[in-house]
Amino acid sequence: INSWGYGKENGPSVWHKDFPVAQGNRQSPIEIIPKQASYDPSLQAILLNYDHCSSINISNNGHSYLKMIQGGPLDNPYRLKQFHFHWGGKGCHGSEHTVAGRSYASELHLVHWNAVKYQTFGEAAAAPDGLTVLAIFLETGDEHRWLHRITDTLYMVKFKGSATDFKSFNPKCLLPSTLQYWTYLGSLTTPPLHESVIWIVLKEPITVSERQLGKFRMLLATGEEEDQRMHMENNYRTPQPLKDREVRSSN
Ligand SMILES: NS(=O)(=O)c1ccc(C(=O)NCc2c(F)c(F)c(F)c(F)c2F)cc1
Ligand SMILES: [Zn+2]
Repeated sequence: INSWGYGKENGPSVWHKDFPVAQGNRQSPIEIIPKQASYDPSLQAILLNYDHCSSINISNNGHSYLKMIQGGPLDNPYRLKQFHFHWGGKGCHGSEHTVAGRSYASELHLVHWNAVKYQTFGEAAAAPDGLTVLAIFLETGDEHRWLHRITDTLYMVKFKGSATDFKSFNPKCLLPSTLQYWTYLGSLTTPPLHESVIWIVLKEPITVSERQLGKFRMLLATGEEEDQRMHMENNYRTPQPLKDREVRSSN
């Protein structure tokens, strides 16, 4: 069978043939309408214990620290597994979530799994509270001072030709200044589209330059993650029906 992708023959409009959950009740992404999100005072702040930007590599005595997210809507700490981007061919289309009809040039997903409750990522990926993805919008503007850290890393890895090992990079450099967010229950945005993701979408985008984004596209478009079979294609799934879900806001 031809594997899924973003082309005419194997793109989002036909994913439901192999993955019927594509038409399920908690699919992602969605269009976020800020005025319709309900402020929930019980939502705590997001806590990320990634390292700070300046640490070249986060390992200490040869072991890299675990990178965890906790707080917010989460009952347990979740462990970072990988991160990846979605982007469009050009201009300001490329994000998966949209905000009141507006889309961004790209969207960064930091994928975490509930290693307290589940033994493996695969098991968590099939459980309703198994994963949490922190989504960060990228808009184009001034150069991002740290993004070169990723593209430099990618150059190295591209050169080595091995599976992209992001463990030596801490994504703290890519966070905006505030961690205000929307949260809702959703799914993976690529097949198998498991409805296992607690989404945390940051309100504040980060800014990268057009040139940086172009470099990204060139570098990542060919980078296939062997172990995650991630399709870092220059494309994105469009917003899915909200159905009977609410979007909560941290502020
Ligand atoms: N765009 S996103 O919603 O943030 C997203 C995040 C992770 C994955 C992923 O890990 N896929 C491969 C993959 C699975 F989809 C599994 F269900 C599983 F069990 C795996 F082990 C696995 F690597 C897909 C989409
Ligand atoms: Zn993604």
